[in-house]
Amino acid sequence: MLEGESSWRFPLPAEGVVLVGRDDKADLKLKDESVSRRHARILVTDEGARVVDLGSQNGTSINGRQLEDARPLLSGDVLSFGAVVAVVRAKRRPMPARRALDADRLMGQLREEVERALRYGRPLTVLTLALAEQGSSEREAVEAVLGSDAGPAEAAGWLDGEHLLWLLPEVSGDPGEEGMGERVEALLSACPRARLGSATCPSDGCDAETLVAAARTAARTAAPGGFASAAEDITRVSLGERTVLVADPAMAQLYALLRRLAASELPVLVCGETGAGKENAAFAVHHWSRRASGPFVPVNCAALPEGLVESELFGHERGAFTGATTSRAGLLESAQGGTVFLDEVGELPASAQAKLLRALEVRRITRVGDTRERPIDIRVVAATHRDLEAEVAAGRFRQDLYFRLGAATVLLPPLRERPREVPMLARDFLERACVALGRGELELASGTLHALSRHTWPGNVRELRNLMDYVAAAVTGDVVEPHHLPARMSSGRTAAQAEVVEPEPEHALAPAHRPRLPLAQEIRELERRRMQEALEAAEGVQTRAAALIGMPIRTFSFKLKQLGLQPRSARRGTSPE
Ligand SMILES: Nc1ncnc2c1ncn2[C@@H]1O[C@H](COP(=O)(O)OP(=O)(O)OP(=O)(O)O)[C@@H](O)[C@H]1O
Repeated sequence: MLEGESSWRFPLPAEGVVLVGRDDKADLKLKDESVSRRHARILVTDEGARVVDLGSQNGTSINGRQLEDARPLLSGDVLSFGAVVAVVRAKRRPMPARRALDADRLMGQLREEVERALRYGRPLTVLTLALAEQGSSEREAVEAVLGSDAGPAEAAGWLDGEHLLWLLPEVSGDPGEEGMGERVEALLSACPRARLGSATCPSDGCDAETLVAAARTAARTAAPGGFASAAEDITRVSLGERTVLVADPAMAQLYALLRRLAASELPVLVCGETGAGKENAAFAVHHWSRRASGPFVPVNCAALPEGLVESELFGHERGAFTGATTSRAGLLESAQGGTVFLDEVGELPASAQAKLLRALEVRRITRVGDTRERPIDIRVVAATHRDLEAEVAAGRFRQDLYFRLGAATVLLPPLRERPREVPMLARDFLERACVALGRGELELASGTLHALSRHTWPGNVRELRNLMDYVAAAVTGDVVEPHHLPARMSSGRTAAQAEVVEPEPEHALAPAHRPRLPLAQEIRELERRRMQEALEAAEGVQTRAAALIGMPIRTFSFKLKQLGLQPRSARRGTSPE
C-alpha cells in the first residue's frame, strides 16, 4: 500500500470480504481525503480475489483503467483507491504445467508487462535459461521447477528449443532479493550445466525485444551452471585516457574485430552516422596497434578551410601562396610514427583525393610549393557518414582511393539500433557530468529511461552525452523526470512514429483558421526551424547538420547566412572533447 509518504503491506485473508475505505469499520482503513468512507470491496475466494468499487467519489482503477464492474485481481496489478495506490502481490502457488506459454504469447505478455512496469514505475525482471543440450530431460527438469516455483502472474515458456524465458513482475533483479535468488538456485540445480541470464526493465531496456536480447546475451556470458545479469554484462573498453562502453553484441564483435585489425597495418574505414562513435573506433585501432606510442592525429576533412585543404594535409613551403610566411609540416607529416584519423573523408575535394592516394601508395608526401618528397610512416584510419560506394558511382569519390582506404571496412550501428546501450550510456554520462560539476548524484526516473529509449537519436551518442550534460546542469533535485527532457523527447512517440514528420503547429489548425502567410515565407520558416534543429543535433558542425536534413553543404551555408542563423564554431583538426 502506498499512501502519501508511507507504505505498508496489507495481507489479504485466505477467504472473505475486505472493506476498503475511511470508515472506522473498514478492514483496509485508509486516511487519505480522496478515499470515500466505503470506497471498494475485495472479495477473496479459493478461486482468487476480485475487487468492486462501491460508488466512491473518486473511483477505483486497475492499471490506470477506471473500474466499472467487479474485476479479478492478478499479482502485479496496480490498484488506485482515489490517490492511494496498492500493488497486488500473490503468495507463491504451484503453477500448473499448462502455464508454459508458446513464444508468441509469451512475448505478447512480456510487452504488456513492460508497458505496465513503465507506466507505474514498477520493477520487472526477465530470466533466460540456455539449456546445455536440446534433449528432453533438461526441459522436463525445468518444467518441474516452473510447476512448483512460479507465481500466478509469472508467465514462462520456451522461446525456442533451448531457451526458456521466465517473466518476473515486481522483481527488480537483485540476486539477494526475495523471488530472485531462489529461482536462480532452483533452475540451476535442476539443470546444472545450463546458463542463466537476467535483465531488468527499465535499466537494461524498455521494450520486450531488448530485454530478451539482454538476458540472452547475459546468459551467453555466464559459465555453465552459472548466472549473469545484464547489468554485469557491460564492458568498459579502456583505451588509455578514453573509455568506451559496450553492451550490444554487435558492438562487442565490432571492437573485437578492431582489435584484430589493429595488429595489421591495413587502412581501416569506419562507416557510421554522425556522433555514433567513429572517432573512438579509430582511436581503438591506434591504441591497440604497434603505433600506440606515436601520435593520433584526427583530421576533420569537412572542416578544412576551402583552398587550404592540400596545405593543411601535406604542409607547405614558405612563399608557396600569399600568407605562407613560414614553412609548415602538414597533418599527415605530423602523424609520423602514428595514426591519422581522416574523419568525413568523403568531403575531400578531388585534387586532395588524388594527392592523398599517391601519398598512401608511395609513402611519401610533397609539401605545397616544394619539389622534394618526404617519407611518411603513418597508418590511415578513415571515417565517413556517407555511402562511399554510392559516392564513387556518382563520380564524387575516386574509386582507387576508396579501394585503398576501405581495405577493411567496419560498420558502426547507429545508437537507435543498439537500444540496450541507451540506458547504460545515459547513466554513465550523467554520472560523469555530475562529478564534473561537483554536484550530487542524479537518478534517471523510469519514465525518463522510457522516453530516452523511444527517441531516435539523430545525433547518436554525442546527442545523448550532450543531453546528460544539460540535465546534470539544469535539474535541481536528485531525480531526472521526463518533464526535464526537451519536449521532442517526452512526447511519447515511438521510434517508428518519430520518422513521420510532425505537422507544424499552424498546419494542425483547420485550413480555414490557419494564419495566411505567403507560401515562400512559410517554407522559409520551416527551413529555418529544421536547420536550427539539425545544427543543435550536430553540435554546430555544418557539414553534419546539412547531411542530417539532406541539404547540400553549400546550400546549407548560404541559407545560414541568408536566414541569419548563428552556427557555433565548427571543430577543425582535433576534437574538442
Ligand atoms: N560506446 C561509447 N562509450 C562512451 N562514449 C562514447 C561511446 N560512443 C561514443 N561516445 C562518445 O560520444 C561522442 C561522439 O563520439 P565520436 O566523436 O567518436 O563520434 P563520431 O562518429 O566520430 O562523430 P562524427 O561523425 O561527428 O565525427 C564522443 O564524446 C565519444 O567519446
